[in-house]
Amino acid sequence: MIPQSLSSGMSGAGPAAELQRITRRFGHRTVLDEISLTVASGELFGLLGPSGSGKTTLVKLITGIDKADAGSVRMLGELMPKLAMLQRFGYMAQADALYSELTAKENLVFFASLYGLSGARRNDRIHQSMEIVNLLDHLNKPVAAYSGGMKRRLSLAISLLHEPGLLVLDEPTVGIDPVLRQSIWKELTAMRERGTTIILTTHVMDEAEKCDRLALIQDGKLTAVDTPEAIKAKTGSDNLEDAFIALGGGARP
Ligand SMILES: Nc1ncnc2c1ncn2[C@@H]1O[C@H](COP(=O)(O)OP(=O)(O)OP(=O)(O)O)[C@@H](O)[C@H]1O
Repeated sequence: MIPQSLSSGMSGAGPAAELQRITRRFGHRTVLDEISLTVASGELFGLLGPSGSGKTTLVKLITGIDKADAGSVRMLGELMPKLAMLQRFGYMAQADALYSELTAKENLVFFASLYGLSGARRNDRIHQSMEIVNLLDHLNKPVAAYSGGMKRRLSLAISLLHEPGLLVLDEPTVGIDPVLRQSIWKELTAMRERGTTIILTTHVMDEAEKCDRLALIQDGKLTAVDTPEAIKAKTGSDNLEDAFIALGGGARP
């Protein structure tokens, strides 16, 4: 379990993320078109959209990994990108950023040092994070010997290391088997209950249902931002998949 302190610093705070008229172009192509969005502190917020709709690009702008061509992004009140913010959120990218020739533990020690963790606290956090993703038995294995799903879980453990009050997860459960997926979701829900803000992208409808609010993205535009229930009600749909299509989603997410 993650200690109570995970959510420290978030209570009573302003929005976790605020995007104002974000536009991102690659060459002549506008991938995100004037997106405005506010994620409240403590929300479990889902970004849902078909492949190529711009979810990862949006996540990269929120975390300051990429910079918008127009508009502004604030995270925890700070204008992004800002290097000092790195220690204040946990980020799990879609492509695992791991050193495959090192063991999982060596990877964790490396990232822990980036987050300023050392000594007993570092060791405790490594243990707790790896316990959550059920990889404790594989701590000393080289990452090169990990399966794709194990690498995803290790990436998730890394994002949890410094007990951030804000987690940004790009498709956290892709390639993870259903049993473990369920236990990871249980943990994410528990974190949210303790006040952690979680922003995640997903293709999976039952995961989207678990979010407090969803932003639906299609072709770089937001087609809806609301609770799953309200999105279904608005479109007269029984399920999110139908709602998504009713809102103009050509391809299924
Ligand atoms: N660095 C880049 N240079 C050029 N085009 C890019 C770049 N990054 C993303 N794109 C394009 O921007 C569009 C949105 O990509 P993005 O990865 O954000 O989509 P996505 O919704 O996350 O897709 P998926 O669900 O498949 O991960 C795609 O058409 C992609 O090819």
